Formats: sequence, structure tokens, C-alpha cells
Amino acid sequence: MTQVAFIGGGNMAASIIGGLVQQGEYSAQQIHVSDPNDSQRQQLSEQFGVHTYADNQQAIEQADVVMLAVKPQVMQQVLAPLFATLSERQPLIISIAAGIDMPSLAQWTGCKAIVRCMPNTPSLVNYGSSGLFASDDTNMHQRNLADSLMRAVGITVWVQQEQEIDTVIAVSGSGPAYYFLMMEAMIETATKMGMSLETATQLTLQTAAGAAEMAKRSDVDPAELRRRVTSPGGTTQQAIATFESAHLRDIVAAAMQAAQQRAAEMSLELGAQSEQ
Ligand SMILES: NC(=O)C1=CN([C@@H]2O[C@H](COP(=O)(O)OP(=O)(O)OC[C@H]3O[C@@H](n4cnc5c(N)ncnc54)[C@H](OP(=O)(O)O)[C@@H]3O)[C@@H](O)[C@H]2O)C=CC1
Ligand SMILES: O=C(O)[C@@H]1CCC=N1
Repeated sequence: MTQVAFIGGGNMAASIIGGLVQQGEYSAQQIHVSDPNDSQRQQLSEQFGVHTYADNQQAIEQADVVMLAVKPQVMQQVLAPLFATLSERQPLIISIAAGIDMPSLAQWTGCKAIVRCMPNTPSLVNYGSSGLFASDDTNMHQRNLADSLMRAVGITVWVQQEQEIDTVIAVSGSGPAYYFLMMEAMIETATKMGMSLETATQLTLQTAAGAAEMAKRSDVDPAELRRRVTSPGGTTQQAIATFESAHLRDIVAAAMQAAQQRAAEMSLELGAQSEQ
């Protein structure tokens, strides 16, 4: 049975672990999580029944797959004491960190089979979207393993160029936050219009979920679905005109470009190249 270790049990790891355990393809017994934070470990073990460790070394001892889920800024220092074990055991490494490139991961782990994965937090409810990119030395079995792990919590797409991971970050990695911001704004406005917070929240969330589900099932694109909501001379037309005159599309483009650029900058700031 494949043993999966998570180094770092924070927001994103908990989303993937929660999805994996709830989905049932991996049992809690196969999942080992290390995190320095006592309360985080306690919550993971109580909520999902997974093995938890304060010591990263213990978590990776039997692992076939090591999922790196710490902040990019601490990745190098986290991997340094694990190098000997990782390079000797050669588990499949899956890094979910934004902005830590493949050459850095290869250098810091000493491993050959490495997959860079960009998931997102809706993995917790099996609505995850993950972009994946594999090193040349990752064989088909290992690619399938990475794919099946992430498919247990949502959809997967493979990219052919490492750079494309930065675009995945801008679209789906950071994407949930864009929609949450829209929800926040709609709820806030509805309450200012006099609606109760509970009703505003209920209507906003159901509308977001309904629009996404409709767009997924539809045989026409979102632009056509939008047109179908927009009666000539009606209310939606006024709302959409307000968005367009405030250049919403340009704002979205600028935001996504900023996310993509930041990912590329992080690779330069935090990667092994920055030490040379
Ligand atoms: N959040 C998201 O939506 C997404 C995040 N990612 C990537 O996932 C990674 C984790 O992000 P996120 O989950 O948001 O961050 P979190 O801060 O929530 O999680 C990181 C966890 O790692 C722990 N940690 C810190 N130092 C160590 C250590 N030495 N050994 C083991 N664990 C350690 C932290 O503990 P403590 O809090 O005590 O420091 C924390 O619990 C990042 O690299 C990010 O780029 C990718 C896609 C989406
Ligand atoms: O904000 C971040 O850097 C991480 C990566 C994608 C989502 N959260």
C-alpha cells in the first residue's frame, strides 16, 4: 500500500488530506503528516485520523510519495536535513509550492522523480483543480501515481512546459480567492441594501455554485450564458454595463498577470539559482 508523507500540514495540505480521506481511495493509515505546530497536528489527527509527527524525518521514513507542502520561503531549510534520506530512498517527490522550480527541487532533495503540482483549496470538497508537470526522470508509473492522488480530490491537467505552472497558479491556484472576493463584495452590498447576513450569504453562495454548475454542464460558453441572463433594457444589462465601464476585464487580466509574474519572481528569489 502506497505510503504518502506530507511535509507541512497547513491549509493546502489539509485540503488535500481531507479530500483523500473522505474520497476513500487512500485510508488515513497510509497518510503521514509532519508539522511543527501542535494544534495543527492535533486537528489533523482528530479530523482525519492520519498519522502525525513533529519530526519531518519520521514522516518520510516509510514514504513512497513525499508531498512538499510548506511555504516556498522555508522549502530549502526544510529539505536540508532530509537530503540524505530522500536521496537514498528516492521516493516520488510532489511539490505543491508556488515558485520553487524543478532544478531547485532536484538539488535540494537529491531525487530524480519529481512532480510539480499546483492544486487549489477546493480539493477539500473534491472540487480541486491541479496542474502537474513532471521531471524527465519521472516514469509513467510515478506520473500515474501523482495523477491518481490529485484526481482523488478533483481534476488534473498536465502541462508540457514548467513555465505553464505559473499560469496554472494565476488561473486555478489563486483562483478560488478571486471568487471568494466576489462573494465577499456581493454579500457586503446585499447587507448594505438591508438584507440579513444569513440570507445574503445563502443567495450569494447558491448563485455562485449554480452559475459554475450550469457553465460546466452547458454546451454553450459562459458569454452566451451571461447573455441569456441579460434581458434587453433590464436589470442585468445595467449591472454588466457598470462592470464593463469600470474595466472589469482589464482588472482581471492585471490581477492574473500579477499572480503569474509573482510566481516567476519567487523562482528567482527563492530558487537554487539565486545562490549562484
Ligand atoms: N493555500 C493555497 O490555496 C495554495 C497553496 N499552495 C502552496 O502550498 C504550500 C503551503 O501553503 P499553505 O498551506 O497555504 O500554507 P500554510 O502556512 O497554511 O501551511 C504550511 C504549513 O507548514 C508548516 N511548517 C512550517 N515550517 C515547517 C517545517 N520546518 N516542517 C514542516 N512543516 C512546517 C507550517 O506551520 P506553522 O504555521 O507553524 O509555520 C504550516 O502548518 C505553499 O508552498 C503554497 O505555495 C499551492 C496551491 C494553493
Ligand atoms: O498565494 C499563494 O502564493 C499560494 C499559491 C496559490 C495559492 N496560494
